[in-house]
Amino acid sequence: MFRIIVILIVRGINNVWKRGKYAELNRNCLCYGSILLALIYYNCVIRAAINSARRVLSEPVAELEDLRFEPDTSVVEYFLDPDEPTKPRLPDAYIIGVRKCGTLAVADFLGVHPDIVLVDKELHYFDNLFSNGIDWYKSNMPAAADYQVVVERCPSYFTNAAVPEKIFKTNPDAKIILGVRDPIQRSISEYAQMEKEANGKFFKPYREFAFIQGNMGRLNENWTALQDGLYAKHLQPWLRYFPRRQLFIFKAEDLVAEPAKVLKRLQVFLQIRFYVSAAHFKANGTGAFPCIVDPADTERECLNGTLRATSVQHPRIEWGIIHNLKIFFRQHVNDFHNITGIRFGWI
Ligand SMILES: Nc1ncnc2c1ncn2[C@@H]1O[C@H](COP(=O)(O)OS(=O)(=O)O)[C@@H](OP(=O)(O)O)[C@H]1O
Repeated sequence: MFRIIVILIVRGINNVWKRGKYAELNRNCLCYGSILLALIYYNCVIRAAINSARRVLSEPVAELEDLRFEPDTSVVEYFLDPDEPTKPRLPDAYIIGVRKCGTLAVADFLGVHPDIVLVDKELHYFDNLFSNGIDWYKSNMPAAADYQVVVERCPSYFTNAAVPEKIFKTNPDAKIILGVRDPIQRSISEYAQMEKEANGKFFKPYREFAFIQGNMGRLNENWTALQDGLYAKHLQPWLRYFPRRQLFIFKAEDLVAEPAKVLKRLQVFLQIRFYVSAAHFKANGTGAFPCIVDPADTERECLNGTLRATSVQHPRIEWGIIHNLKIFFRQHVNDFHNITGIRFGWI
C-alpha cells in the first residue's frame, strides 16, 4: 500500500520534471491526489471492517449470545427411551473449578438435562489417584448413550498444574468448564468453609491467615485461599494443552443472578439441545440462590439437598483488609481479563 502511494507520487513529480509544464503539474496533482485520497479512504474503511470482524470472531465463547435454539419441552419424554443402548464412557467435559465458584450448582443445573450424564462423585483421579490407573477410572464411569455428554466435576483440578496434560492425553477434545468469582469473595468463602469444618472449635480470624504475623503489613500470598484466586496463573498450563474454544468460563456471580443465561450459553458450548431454560429455575427457601426444578423428578431437593454443605455464612471482613486484598489482586484480575477477553468487573 505504502509502496503504491510512493510510486504514484514519484511518477507525478517525474512527469512534471520531464515536461516542465505547469498545466501538466495541475493535471497530475489533481489526478494522483484524488487517487491518493481514494486509497487512504479505502484503506481506512477496509481496515475498520477487518478489525471489527476480528473483534467479533475473537469474542470468548462465554460471552456469545446464541439465538438459534428455542427450548424444546418435548425432549424429556423423547429421551426417556428404555431401549437406547448405554455403556460406561470416559468424560467428554470436565468442571475443573475453581473451588467455591459455583461448581456444584452448575453441575446440578446441567444434571437435569436429558443429554447430560454426571459422574456422581469427585473422583480426584487426575490430581490424587492417577496411580490407580485408567481401568480404575473407567470402572467409576456412568453408563451413557452415544448422544449424551458425560461430565465430571472435580473443583481441585484447576489449581493443579499437572492435571491439564493428563486430561489432554486421556481426551484431547475434552471440553473444559471453569467457574470464577471475585477472588476476594472467593477467599472469604473458602475461609468460611474452613471455619465451619472446625466445628465450633477456636479458629484463627481471617486476618491471621491472610497476613504474615497477622498484622496488615505483608500478605501471606502462599495461603491457599489467596493462591487459588490467581486465576491467570493457574489458567496458563491449561491453555498450553487446550485451545480457548474448548474452554467455557462463567462467573459464579452470573450463575446466581442469571442462571438461565449461563445455562443457555453452556448448552451451546456443549453442543446439546437447548433444554434448560428460565422456566427451570426458582428461588430457594432462603431466597439467596436459585434452585433448578426437574420436571422428571418433582421431589428433587435444591442442589440435591447439599446446598447447606457448600453455602455458608461469611464473616464480616474489615475494610482495611479488603483494601489490601484489592491492591494484591488487581493486577492478577487484569491479566486474567487480557488472557480470556472477558470483562469481570470485580475490582
Ligand atoms: N444456585 C446456587 N446455589 C448455591 N450456591 C451457588 C449457586 N450459584 C452460585 N453459587 C455459589 O457457589 C459457591 C460454592 O461453590 P462450589 O459449589 O464450587 O463450592 S465447593 O468448592 O464445591 O465447596 C457458593 O459460595 P458461598 O457464597 O460462599 O456459599 C455460592 O456463592
